[in-house]
Amino acid sequence: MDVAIETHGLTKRFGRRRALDGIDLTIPPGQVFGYLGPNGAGKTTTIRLLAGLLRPTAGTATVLGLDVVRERDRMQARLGYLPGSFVGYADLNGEQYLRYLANLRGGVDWNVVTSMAKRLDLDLGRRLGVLSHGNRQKVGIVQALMHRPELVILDEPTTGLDPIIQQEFLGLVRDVRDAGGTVFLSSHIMSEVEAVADHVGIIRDGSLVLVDSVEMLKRRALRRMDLTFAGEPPQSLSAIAGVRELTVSGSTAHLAVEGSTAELLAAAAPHRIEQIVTHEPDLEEIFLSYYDGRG
Ligand SMILES: Nc1ncnc2c1ncn2[C@@H]1O[C@H](COP(=O)(O)OP(=O)(O)OP(=O)(O)O)[C@@H](O)[C@H]1O
Repeated sequence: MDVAIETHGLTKRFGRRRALDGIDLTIPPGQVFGYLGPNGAGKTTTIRLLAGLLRPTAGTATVLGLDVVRERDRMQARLGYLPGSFVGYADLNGEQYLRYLANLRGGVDWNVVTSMAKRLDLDLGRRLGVLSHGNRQKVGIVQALMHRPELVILDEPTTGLDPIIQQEFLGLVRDVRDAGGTVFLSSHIMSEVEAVADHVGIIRDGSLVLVDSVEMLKRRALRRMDLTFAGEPPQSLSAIAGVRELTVSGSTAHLAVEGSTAELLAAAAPHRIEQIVTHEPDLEEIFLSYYDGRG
């Protein structure tokens, strides 16, 4: 199988409202794909179409080589899926609920369940109905991953998780990828996607506005630098190719540079530089520009 997810012109209308408008997406296996967009952009609609829970109005989608409409049952059997608002059964405790699902799936290695529960600090003995939103979400994560599916689709998986558990969760996602699996996860938080995803897609108003690797995005992102000189910063810095922003405070020039910083450093070198501070490229700015329509 050389493609984990493939869509052509995938479109969904609800009455007259077009929630998704001709999405073309190809995701090879073995990667973590982050699907980003603001509220109402169409993330959940895409995910529900991919999971076979909605029928497309137009276009096609295949998941693990299976058509999500015609071969839905076979596809779902091989999928791990976490819905956006996971509830489960309120009367069952975590273990009862997960054993019930494990039986439906034809059995799972229970050691996988207990080790994931431990990593996520999840008490399997408590009824789902009395769990906090975050703890219930952990049960949802375990049920999506426990059968070691080759593809996992997760709708805003970190909602309600505290930061330490979020890190553990991102570790579980990396484990899936390291075992050769594929993960498709939606989010509206750039930093968590950046921390785990190989590729990202940004959706706005039902259309994909960008698909790229995190590495390429980082190369294109603005890099912020602070150069502190022995004397006043030279005025010529603002004219150097790639310099997008320049503010001066005392003997420090605060710069935002697009692309390579080599030309800037060469121009600054003849002046006495006392300190150079570079900041990690900030993808947030790129995302925000797509979010609000500037991209
Ligand atoms: N069942 C439905 N009936 C009518 N409109 C719907 C339905 N489901 C989604 N929509 C509309 O489709 C659009 C996309 O919604 P969707 O839930 O896919 O967005 P989202 O990106 O997941 O947003 P959020 O981050 O808020 O969950 C929205 O305008 C939403 O109101």
